[in-house]
Amino acid sequence: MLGRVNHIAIAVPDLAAAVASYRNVLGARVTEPQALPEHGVTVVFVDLPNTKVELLEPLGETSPIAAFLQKSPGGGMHHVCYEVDDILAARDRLAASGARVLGDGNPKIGAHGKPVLFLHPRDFFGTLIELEEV
Ligand SMILES: CC[C@H](C(=O)O)C(=O)SCCNC(=O)CCNC(=O)[C@H](O)C(C)(C)COP(=O)(O)OP(=O)(O)OC[C@H]1O[C@@H](n2cnc3c(N)ncnc32)[C@H](O)[C@@H]1OP(=O)(O)O
Ligand SMILES: [Co+2]
Repeated sequence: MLGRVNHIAIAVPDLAAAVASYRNVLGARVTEPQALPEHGVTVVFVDLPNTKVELLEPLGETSPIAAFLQKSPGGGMHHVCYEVDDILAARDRLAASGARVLGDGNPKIGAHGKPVLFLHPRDFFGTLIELEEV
């Protein structure tokens, strides 16, 4: 069911500082910030030869990463995003196996304009999983 790792996400308290660090210290190519109010985050992507790193900053009062940053104020690894061919088939298979699909269970459109879903970290060894249909 799982395809490639689409991205690894890191929650950060200050996106501009994180971008400067990835660009100037690590020498990476970083996209322009993209506000995603529906998801409560502003994101940039660090383009790497084999995958991407997504840097996430909270946006708005109900950001899903606010509680995460309260626990880890300096930032930290937030989720891994795997590609799937058919997100509805993946969702139904996961739900049948007892995994908790977050939200109302319906895919939302993510940062790449593709449908995404999230799976509860307690069901996957303490790691929040995002699925993206490609
Ligand atoms: C889609 C746009 C963009 C893209 O790539 O296209 C993005 O990736 S946006 C990313 C931000 N969106 C989300 O994270 C949506 C899914 N997240 C959620 O629904 C919540 O954040 C949730 C359910 C993971 C946690 O929310 P809750 O209010 O329940 O927070 P708690 O602090 O009570 O957490 C419960 C439990 O889970 C542990 N936890 C929370 N977040 C993470 C995490 N990122 N990785 C690992 N574990 C996490 C938390 O520590 C609690 O564990 P416990 O054992 O109870 O202490
Ligand atoms: Co993501």
